[in-house]
Amino acid sequence: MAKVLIATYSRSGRTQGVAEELAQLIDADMYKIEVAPDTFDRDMYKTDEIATEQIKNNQYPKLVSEIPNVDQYDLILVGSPVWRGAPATPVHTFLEQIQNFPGKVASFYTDAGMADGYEDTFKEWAGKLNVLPAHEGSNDLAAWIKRLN
Ligand SMILES: Cc1cc2nc3c(=O)[nH]c(=O)nc-3n(C[C@H](O)[C@H](O)[C@H](O)COP(=O)(O)O)c2cc1C
Repeated sequence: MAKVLIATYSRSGRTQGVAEELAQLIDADMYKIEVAPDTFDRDMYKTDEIATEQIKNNQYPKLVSEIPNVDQYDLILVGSPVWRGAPATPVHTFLEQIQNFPGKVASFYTDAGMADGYEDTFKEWAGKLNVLPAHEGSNDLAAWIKRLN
């Protein structure tokens, strides 16, 4: 079985919940993609504005959690909420910092029903990484994992 890292950004806990479900299904290390607490706002709309500005200005937030040495992994599952049809901006920083990772990357994500654009933007942000099919929500996780192996 491939050595797997589950790297997750979650603002309000839903995506982290999926990450934990995945960790019950496979043997994986966990990493939380974290930014400084004042990066976003308690208010969702304000957070949306902040993230939109970050994208517009190509100024993505710094991570405060140290990224593990990814060379030891074969597969990285990247969890994110959908923010305005894209991954959350800390995920951009993470993907940028692992550009030399030679293994495979696949995203899982949660949303409120409007996820169009997420997977395309994830692929764009992934740059030269080798991206496998993504998974939306918390159903059928086992089937998704099986397809990745
Ligand atoms: C800034 C922001 C933007 C969002 N944009 C979308 C969106 O475009 N489409 C959607 O379906 N849900 C959107 N949502 C809802 C989240 O994707 C959803 O609640 C997600 O499950 C939250 O995950 P988390 O608890 O891991 O942070 C947005 C939430 C926030 C905070």
